[in-house]
Formats: sequence, C-alpha cells, structure tokens
Amino acid sequence: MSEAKQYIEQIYQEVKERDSHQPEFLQAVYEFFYSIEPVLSAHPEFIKENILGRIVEPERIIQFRVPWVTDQGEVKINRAFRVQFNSAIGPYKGGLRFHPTVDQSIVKFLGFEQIFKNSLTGLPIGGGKGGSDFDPKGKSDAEVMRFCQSLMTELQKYIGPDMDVPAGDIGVGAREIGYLYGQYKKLNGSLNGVLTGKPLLYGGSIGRTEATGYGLVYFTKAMLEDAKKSFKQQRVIVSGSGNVATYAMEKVHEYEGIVIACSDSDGYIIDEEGIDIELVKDIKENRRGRISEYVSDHPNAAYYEGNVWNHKISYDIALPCATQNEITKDAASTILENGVYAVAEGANMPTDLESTTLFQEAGVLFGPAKAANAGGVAVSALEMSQNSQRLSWTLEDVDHRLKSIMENIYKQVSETAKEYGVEGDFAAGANIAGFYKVANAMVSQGIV
Ligand SMILES: NC(=O)C1=CN([C@@H]2O[C@H](COP(=O)(O)OP(=O)(O)OC[C@H]3O[C@@H](n4cnc5c(N)ncnc54)[C@H](O)[C@@H]3O)[C@@H](O)[C@H]2O)C=CC1
Ligand SMILES: O=C(O)CCC(=O)C(=O)O
Repeated sequence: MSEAKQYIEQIYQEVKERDSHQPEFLQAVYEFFYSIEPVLSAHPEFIKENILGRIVEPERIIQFRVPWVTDQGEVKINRAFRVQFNSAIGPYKGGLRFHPTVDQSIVKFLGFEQIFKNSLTGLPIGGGKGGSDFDPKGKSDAEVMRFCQSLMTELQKYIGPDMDVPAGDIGVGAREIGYLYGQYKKLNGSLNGVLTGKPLLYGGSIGRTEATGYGLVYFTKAMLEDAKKSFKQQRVIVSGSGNVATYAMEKVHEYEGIVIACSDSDGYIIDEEGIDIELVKDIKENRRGRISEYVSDHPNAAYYEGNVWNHKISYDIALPCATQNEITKDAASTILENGVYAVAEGANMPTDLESTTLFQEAGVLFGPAKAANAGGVAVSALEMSQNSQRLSWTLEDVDHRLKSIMENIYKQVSETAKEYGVEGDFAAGANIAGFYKVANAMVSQGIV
C-alpha cells in the first residue's frame, strides 16, 4: 500500500472513532478521501504537515440555544450551530440551514464540502456553515422573525465581514436573511457585508437569488459541450422546487431544454408539456404551498407521492437540487434505466458514493456538487466585494462573471482529473483541485 493510502486510512480511522455519531460528516469525508490519493502521492509535504488530520477538524464550532415565543405565547427552544471550518484562504463563508434534521453532523458535512467548493471558485473565501433544527414550515412571518432575532442575538458575537459571512440554504431565503440582518444591524450598526443574499434594497447583489441554479446550468452546459452535446430539446428532471431548483429550471428552459418534473419533500409533478416555472415560483415563494397544488392549474400534469428519482420515464439529464442522499443505489439504477446520460448536483451531496460510482461506470457525465453548485457562493463573494466598495454592479456584469467562474470551474476539474490520471472523473478532479489550493495555503501559514 502506498504511503499516501496508508496515511488516508489512518486519518479516516481517527475521524471515524472521534465522530462515529456523525454519519453525514463521515460520508462527506470518506467520499473526499476516496479520491485524493494521487495529490498526496505527488505532494508528500501534505502528509508531513498532517494536512488531512488538520483539515477534518473544524477551527471552531459554536452551538447555542435559541429561545423564542410562538404566536400563542408558548416558549420554544431550538438548537443552532455555526461551524467555522477552515479559514486558510479567506473568511469563513457558507449558508445557514433551517430544517428539523439539522445537527452537528449535517452542518459539519456541509461546512467540510464548503471548504473545497469555495476554493474552486478562485475567490478568497474559507469554509463555514451553520443552521438550526427550527422548521419554518407552517410558522407565521412573526414567528420566523422572532426566531431569527433570537438566533442572531447570539450569532452576532462570532461573525463579521472579515471574519465569517453567513448566507442562506434550505429554509433560509430573503425573508429570513432580512430578519437576521435587521437584528445584526440593531446590535452592531450597519455593516451590510456581514451576510449575503440580502435584498437589493440594502446591499444585496443582483443575481444572487438566481446564482446557484443558473450556475449549475452554466457548469452543466460546459460539461455537455465538451461531450458535443447541449440542452436543446433534452428532457430534464429537476428535484426540489426551492431556490436552486427554480432557477435551474429557468435557465434550462432558456437553453431550450424541457423540464418535465420537479418535486418537494412530499412528492413530485410530471408535466410532459414542460414545467410552468412561474406557477412553481408562485406556489413556493408567495403561497408557501405544496407542489401538489400545481395540478389544479395544469390538469394534464400528474402528481405522485414519493421520490421523483424512483419514477420510470424516459429522459436525458438529471439535476438533483433538493437535499443530501436523495439518490441512493436503487434510484440511481432507475435513473440509468430511464436513459439518463448526464447528472449534475445542485444540492449538496444528493448522490451517495455508490450511486456516483454506478453513474461513472455507466459512462454518465457526472458534475459533483462542489463544482456544479458553486455559483451561489461565488456570487455571494461578489456581493461581499460590492459591499466593500459600496457599489452595485449591473446584472450583466454579475451574470457574466458567474458564467465565466462556472466555465473556469469546469475547466479546472476536468484538467485536474486528466493531470492526475483519472480523466473524466470530475468528482475526483473537484476534490483534488479544491484541496490543492487550501493545502498549499495551510502549509505556507505554518502549524496553526
Ligand atoms: N441556496 C443556495 O444558494 C445553495 C443551496 N445549495 C443546496 O441546494 C439544496 C437546495 O437548497 P435551496 O434550494 O436553497 O433550499 P430551499 O429551501 O429553497 O428548497 C429546498 C427544496 O427541496 C425540497 N426538499 C427538501 N427535502 C426534500 C426531499 N427529501 N425530497 C424532495 N424534495 C425535498 C423542498 O421542498 C424545497 O422545495 C440544498 O442541498 C442546499 O444545501 C447549494 C449551494 C448553494
Ligand atoms: O452563499 C453562500 O455563502 C452560501 C452558499 C452555500 O451555503 C453553499 O454553497 O452550499
């Protein structure tokens, strides 16, 4: 066994013993370790400096209680976290997730992935992530506001424009960012660089709302073009119907693809005529309703309960944009039987390792999350630049930069895969390229 492989196994065993109760974090570490042997073999200094041992341990984790009062006067307590994972290349940067499943394992897996994703953007941002087990579903605006204010009263002690800059993720959109920022401002004065994803009225960047979904499609387009293919007239399924899914659908439509399905956590709709994206936006953003409501406006569409990836129907491209592990082995086999030839991840870790391997062995073009969904955080970094300059760039400017960042990321991961002897394995290319930059920064900054 090579020295690099032995080292990887040793560190993985250590993480497994220390964090045995954190399955999603272990999964993210395993998937990452699985592909980085070539870069460790080529750079023994990373082993000597024990970069892996250091990179899997967050620089800091903050956990705190969030007390808040319901509209009926009941006192509720939620738990919140911020993982400041790695600041080797810049301030911690990453979203906040509000979902009942949020725990240390979830925020650590997301924060770990964020380190390498942020590195791939080429922008000076480190990796962090946070969230709470608060469920915004079914809560009134006033309840969400009180919860956000209570959370920020504690979180504000640990963040700042040059320190840690949170943003949105599942369950955290413009409404929540507005309430969080309002409370931060009340306690610290106006420092709008402390959060990204803000409304345009007070320092938000034009294009941030659309950036993850559009960026996913720009990345996928570059991957398809390299294989002499395009979105034109291709049948596409997008899972989820939130921020990432909606704008991915919009951009696919612009490139003349036909999105035939999207979903939420209860079920999915199939509309062979092409999903009515404005209606999905209205159901989700305005009514805060369920995707099943779609069929009352489109009687030719069908609603099914369950996971869209288990549906048998012929299509070409799959864009998982909902949540982690939405594609496991059986769903991956169905996707292959359905004739899909390209999969690109809008969500974080939506495909488990077994399914990724199945896709790659079948010759499917596979765009890993770290690369494919980096557009959101990239435009967040552009929002930080605009806030520092006290300027607002135009949509044309932001979108042009986003497109070129995503094309560069595709180029970087595909060239890195080739350079390290795993041509076409973009998951390995993303892990190696993202890691290489952070590892070098860590070496040059000494043992800190
Ligand atoms: N918002 C952003 O800028 C970024 C988000 N992501 C990732 O994209 C994914 C989606 O995030 P957002 O769109 O921001 O969240 P969101 O809260 O706007 O939407 C999430 C969507 O996923 C659906 N969903 C949740 N669990 C599901 C399940 N088990 N099956 C089917 N659908 C389910 C929800 O119903 C909702 O439609 C997450 O994995 C997130 O970490 C990644 C990069 C940036
Ligand atoms: O825009 C950001 O800072 C966060 C984006 C994010 O959470 C992600 O890339 O998963």
